[in-house]
Amino acid sequence: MNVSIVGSGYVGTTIAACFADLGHGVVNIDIDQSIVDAINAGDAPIHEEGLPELVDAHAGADGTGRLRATTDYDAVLDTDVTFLCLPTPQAEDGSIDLSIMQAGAEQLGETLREKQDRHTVVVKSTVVPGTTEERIAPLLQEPSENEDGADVGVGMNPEFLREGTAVHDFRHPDKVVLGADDDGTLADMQRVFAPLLDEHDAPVVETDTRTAEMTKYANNAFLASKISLINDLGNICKQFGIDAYEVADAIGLDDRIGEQFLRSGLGWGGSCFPKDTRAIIHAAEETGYEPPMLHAAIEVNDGQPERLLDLLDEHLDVDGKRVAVLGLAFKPGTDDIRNARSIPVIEGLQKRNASVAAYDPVAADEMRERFPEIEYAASAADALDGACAALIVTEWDEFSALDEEFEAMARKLVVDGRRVDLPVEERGLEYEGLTW
Ligand SMILES: NC(=O)C1=CN([C@@H]2O[C@H](COP(=O)(O)OP(=O)(O)OC[C@H]3O[C@@H](n4cnc5c(N)ncnc54)[C@H](O)[C@@H]3O)[C@@H](O)[C@H]2O)C=CC1
Ligand SMILES: O=C(O)[C@H]1O[C@H](OP(=O)(O)OP(=O)(O)OC[C@H]2O[C@@H](n3ccc(=O)[nH]c3=O)[C@H](O)[C@@H]2O)[C@H](O)[C@@H](O)[C@@H]1O
Repeated sequence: MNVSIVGSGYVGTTIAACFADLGHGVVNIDIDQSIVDAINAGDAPIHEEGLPELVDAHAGADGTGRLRATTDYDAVLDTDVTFLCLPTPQAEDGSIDLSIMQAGAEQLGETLREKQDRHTVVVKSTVVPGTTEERIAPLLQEPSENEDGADVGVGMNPEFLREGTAVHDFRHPDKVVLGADDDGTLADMQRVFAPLLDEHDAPVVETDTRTAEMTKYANNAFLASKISLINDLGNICKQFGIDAYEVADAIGLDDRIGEQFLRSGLGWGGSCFPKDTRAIIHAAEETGYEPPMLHAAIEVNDGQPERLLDLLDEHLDVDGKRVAVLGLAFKPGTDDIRNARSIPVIEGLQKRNASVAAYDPVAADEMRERFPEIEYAASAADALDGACAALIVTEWDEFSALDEEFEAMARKLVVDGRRVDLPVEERGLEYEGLTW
């Protein structure tokens, strides 16, 4: 099939490269010329494991030619199905901001007036229940209906990939959710996913668009709440001097709880859990329901960075002292710093008048725009050199290899928010874990 993908960010680029790899002809449409140029040159515009190889294999000079990118929406006219992978950020009041989605849908709807044969548009972005049917479908369908043009079907297919493992997650989904309100749309969605499901047999949930939309929020809200619950319990463990990781390992053995997403510490950041929990709370409130569990999940999460700094305060007054911050990305494997826990940690250190020396293997350039005034060290060793304390904020693998580098610290104090394996005894570190 020929597939077009509007929006070529973390989701759009990943699914484009993966669909091309599955044999579809794919075109990425983005307003950002530098992203378009990168893809057409065979380069991945974002840092994701496995993505450079796929983009090069399909869009590069010697590639299959099944992947290309453009800024021109007319490219959709040569395709059968379009995925909308546009951002759905958080508005000031916490609600979902649909302006980018609506602008994209409007332009797509206008373009589809020219289409002679049936077209299916699939909303991939995370949107609150009712959005596809009430806010997006009319923008796509009405221009063609007014012109007596071709049928435009509109479906919803939430995405569950994680940054850092996006390619793997797309290729090995736990489930594929196909939300459609008519048979033609469902059939087109089934055709697009058939090669993936031939390769990897995953359960397929066929439902309506509203249920598909809610499934995505429920998935993210559940995972975010699971982490907040283990953090709440982890904070209790710390009060009692108990290791929360030992407790998590034990409760994870219960199949009803499961071992994943029980890593306690600094909590969740990223582009989705924070905005999606707030968006679904806001959408629920508009219907007259206040969800207390989700409010509590956010409250626990917001408190973790300050708990890390409180632990640091117990050992050291950092006023005027050099403090190393190891890890800036919201999780390892990505250069994404959106809502990273490093941000409130750095803000807290600045409030205490510490001199911050930050290091991240890939996310420093991104963070420089947010905090131009702090020092960005070229390596973890450079950040530790002369520091009176180090805070572990992101669990990059290379931090577990740190050893003699600690000897260059002015005081070998480490407060760990992510449970990294460190040579505590061997190097005589003063060591505090956030929940252990
Ligand atoms: N990042 C993630 O891991 C996941 C994100 N999602 C959801 O997917 C959606 C997209 O998220 P990301 O890929 O992270 O966003 P992103 O911000 O990385 O990428 C969005 C892209 O859309 C482009 N764009 C903006 N306006 C445009 C327009 N009018 N026409 C064409 N392109 C335009 C931007 O230049 C950018 O490249 C969001 O709803 C998000 O909640 C869902 C699952 C995972
Ligand atoms: O909607 C989305 O964008 C995506 O959001 C999350 O994916 P992502 O944010 O990329 O990364 P996660 O691995 O879920 O981590 C999110 C945050 O939770 C934290 N986390 C995760 C797991 C854990 O046990 N403890 C913990 O603190 C991570 O450090 C990170 O800050 C979901 O896991 C994806 O299924 C979903 O598609």
